[in-house]
Amino acid sequence: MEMETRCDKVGVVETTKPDSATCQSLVTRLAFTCAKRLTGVDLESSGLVNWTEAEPSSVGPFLIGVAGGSASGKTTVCNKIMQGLGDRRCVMIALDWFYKGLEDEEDASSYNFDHPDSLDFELLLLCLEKLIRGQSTEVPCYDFSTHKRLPVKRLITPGEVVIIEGILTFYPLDIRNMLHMKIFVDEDPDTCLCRRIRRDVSSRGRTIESVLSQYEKFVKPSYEEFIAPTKRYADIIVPRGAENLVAIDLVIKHIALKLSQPDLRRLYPNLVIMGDNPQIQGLHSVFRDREASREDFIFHADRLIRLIAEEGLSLLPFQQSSVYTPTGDVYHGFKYSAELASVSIMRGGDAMEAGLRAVCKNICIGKMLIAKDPLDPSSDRKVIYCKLPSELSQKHVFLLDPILGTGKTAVKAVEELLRRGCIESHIIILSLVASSEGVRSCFEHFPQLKLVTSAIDHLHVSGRVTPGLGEFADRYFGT
Ligand SMILES: Nc1ncnc2c1ncn2[C@@H]1O[C@H](COP(=O)(O)OP(=O)(O)O)[C@@H](O)[C@H]1O
Ligand SMILES: Nc1ccn([C@@H]2O[C@H](COP(=O)(O)O)[C@@H](O)[C@H]2O)c(=O)n1
Ligand SMILES: [Mg+2]
Repeated sequence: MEMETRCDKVGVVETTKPDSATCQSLVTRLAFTCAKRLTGVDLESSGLVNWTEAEPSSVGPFLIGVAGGSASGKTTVCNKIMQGLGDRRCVMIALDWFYKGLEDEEDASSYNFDHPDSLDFELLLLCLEKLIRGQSTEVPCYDFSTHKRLPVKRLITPGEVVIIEGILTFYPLDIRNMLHMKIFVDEDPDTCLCRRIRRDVSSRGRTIESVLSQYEKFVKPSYEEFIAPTKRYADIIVPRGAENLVAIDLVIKHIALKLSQPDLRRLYPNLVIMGDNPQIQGLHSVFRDREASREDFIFHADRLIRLIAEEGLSLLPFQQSSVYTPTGDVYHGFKYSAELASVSIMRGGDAMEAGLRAVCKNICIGKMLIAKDPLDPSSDRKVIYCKLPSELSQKHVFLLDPILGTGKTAVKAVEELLRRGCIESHIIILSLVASSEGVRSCFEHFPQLKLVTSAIDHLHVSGRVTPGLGEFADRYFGT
């Protein structure tokens, strides 16, 4: 009888082209040296091998979570996704490897392996954090026939895509929040049970009777209590598991698209960066120039703010609308279906108001002043002044913050908006320039808000955005 030890079944998919981290590893260096000794050919300088030592991805891997009932087809679906990603470096982690396992005195027939407490989520989190940082990690190996961890570990090297699959993948909030895509495999329970009986008898050392009694006592009730409720967190629900080739194809195409985006948009779907064209870069070239006159600065900043505001407007909900044209024909189009308001984070946000009003004539604009205690520069930011439009819970809100640096001010402003009834997904931050650190901070605190910017800069250790454009409000108001 073949016993299943999950470590041997599921692991790292090695691709033909190593990623940069692997390329830089000592092992590869050793391989180059050996090859040179054996063949006399220096592969590194020969051009025969064109692995570039590119910087490791600054945005980290694309994290996919796959959940669903036992034997619904999660592992099979994941294998198909990995196959479809071809030579992308893809790593699969099974939640099953993280079972805590039984102590000698514990009896498997009275242990609930479908309860969240049976899994070591803390260890899983540590392993994922390492992979996110681009480091290798060791994972446990689990033996389903003895219900124990094996005394060996498996080394998982980082990948561009990391897939975590298991019945309770969406259960812990901290893991759920890390995922960039959540897939729930939804299969008919009878089909799952039939598959589970076959699999557990043939490869997990079980009898039909033990599978059935475990199913009745633990598997089914725990599915209903802990697993099924997590279906609502899924971005995609895949019925018929691995047979659903259309769904799998769509998932593969989405991942491929995300991997082709070499920036933060891969991780944060609600981030809009508009700077990829010469028109916008042309505007930046004027107002970022320290020699620009105040008149030029204002003119070009206002032009850019209008474009950013238009982009923000395109994120609002629309509804169908028809009008009669002067020819008496009907034109079927759209109109906004949301009420809009705006809030400026003083003082920089004030300087965005003229540009915003040029595209949203009568928009109601509130104000917020957020600052640290001047006597204690290490203190947290506080809301010093706040005057907001009424009925925020009914409105979509543009939050104006021209330069998003650390993101702390914007985060505080969003906290205040939420406290005043605003809905997270209805907040759209408009920024001329945002630092990658500020973007991460905003989305880590509030994954559902939207952020439109025309460029991504970096945060200097001094806390200033670089290359930046100086003090926006001072340059705009001439102060
Ligand atoms: N579409 C399918 N048709 C037939 N058998 C399947 C299908 N999907 C999965 N299986 C089989 O069912 C069993 C459970 O599938 P698996 O992918 O391991 O489920 P899970 O990871 O959700 O527990 C395995 O033996 C697998 O080969
Ligand atoms: N010692 C164990 C550990 C887990 N199980 C069952 O495995 C199921 C999860 O694995 P899938 O591949 O089916 O998702 C889960 O339902 C546990 O009941 C076990 O039987 N013995
Ligand atoms: Mg599985």
